[in-house]
Amino acid sequence: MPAIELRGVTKRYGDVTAVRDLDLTVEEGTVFGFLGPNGAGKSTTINMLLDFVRPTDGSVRVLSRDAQAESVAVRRRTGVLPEGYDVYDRLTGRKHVEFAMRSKGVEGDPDAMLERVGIADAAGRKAGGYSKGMQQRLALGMALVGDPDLLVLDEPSSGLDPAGAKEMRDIVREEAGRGATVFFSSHVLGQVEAVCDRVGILREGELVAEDSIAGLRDAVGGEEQLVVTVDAASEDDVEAVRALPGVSSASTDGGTVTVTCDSDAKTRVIGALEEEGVTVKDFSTEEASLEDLFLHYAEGEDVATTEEVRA
Ligand SMILES: Nc1ncnc2c1ncn2[C@@H]1O[C@H](COP(=O)(O)OP(=O)(O)OP(=O)(O)O)[C@@H](O)[C@H]1O
Repeated sequence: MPAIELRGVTKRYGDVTAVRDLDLTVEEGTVFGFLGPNGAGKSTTINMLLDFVRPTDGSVRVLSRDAQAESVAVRRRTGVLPEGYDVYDRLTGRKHVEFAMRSKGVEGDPDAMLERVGIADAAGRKAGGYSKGMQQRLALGMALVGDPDLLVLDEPSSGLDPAGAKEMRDIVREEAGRGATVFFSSHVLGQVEAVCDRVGILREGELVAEDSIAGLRDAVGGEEQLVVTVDAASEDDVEAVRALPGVSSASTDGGTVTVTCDSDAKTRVIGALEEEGVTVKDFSTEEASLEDLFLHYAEGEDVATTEEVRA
């Protein structure tokens, strides 16, 4: 059964179309990563799930209920970590969780929840004095109150250090393990790759891809990045590589040649470099990274090499 179902959803703000004719289904128990560059429409979509924003057109169903007509029932079964959650400065972390428990009508031990999100030591401190990462952990703890059927996390890893991001991923997995659906938006691609069953990529309000990570990789054509260590390579040598069939890009810094190509083009690349008189010392290959995939879909670019992405 779908936990989230959007059909033909459009949201316009004046002249700006934030979301355009969006169809999206997220099955129950899935960890779904909602990716897209800034301004793609991720928060607008999330806000429509929660009835904070109403669609201009189309229908939104959440947990088999109409997101508008039955928004109270939806929110009762949904845990939300909003983007940039503002804590109540003068309330302690414990009070925040107590408040979340009261509003959800559930009993529980606030300290146990704070323990789970790694800030038990700060339970009695005012949240205004928490670091950004601690505030984010607190907001996550509040979202987890009452074992929601759906967790909606808007940029959950923002402000978290690598250990915090890892803990957040573990929690997401635990929640999925007990049957919850997790829908989270991010532009931190590693987060999504590590934790999601499926991803949807939004660009300018439209869903441009929706698949498993492996499926997205296949769709890009299973290209690989080949890094060849050489004695010295010139732009002419690289030009010869670019001309080969199955090669989509190639670049060099003199000592290495970085090539994005089909996996069966690798020997041709090495051969072409040797023919150009270049001494090949070593080479290694990597699958196209999620970052490459993301750029391919989200920015509408060709799959670039990681080196080019960094440059
Ligand atoms: N309340 C609003 N009024 C007018 N325009 C808005 C409003 N909210 C969002 N928009 C516009 O809708 C588009 C989508 O914004 P949205 O916040 O949904 O993107 P996002 O993918 O969540 O971006 P980010 O990653 O930066 O949070 C943007 O062009 C934004 O300027």
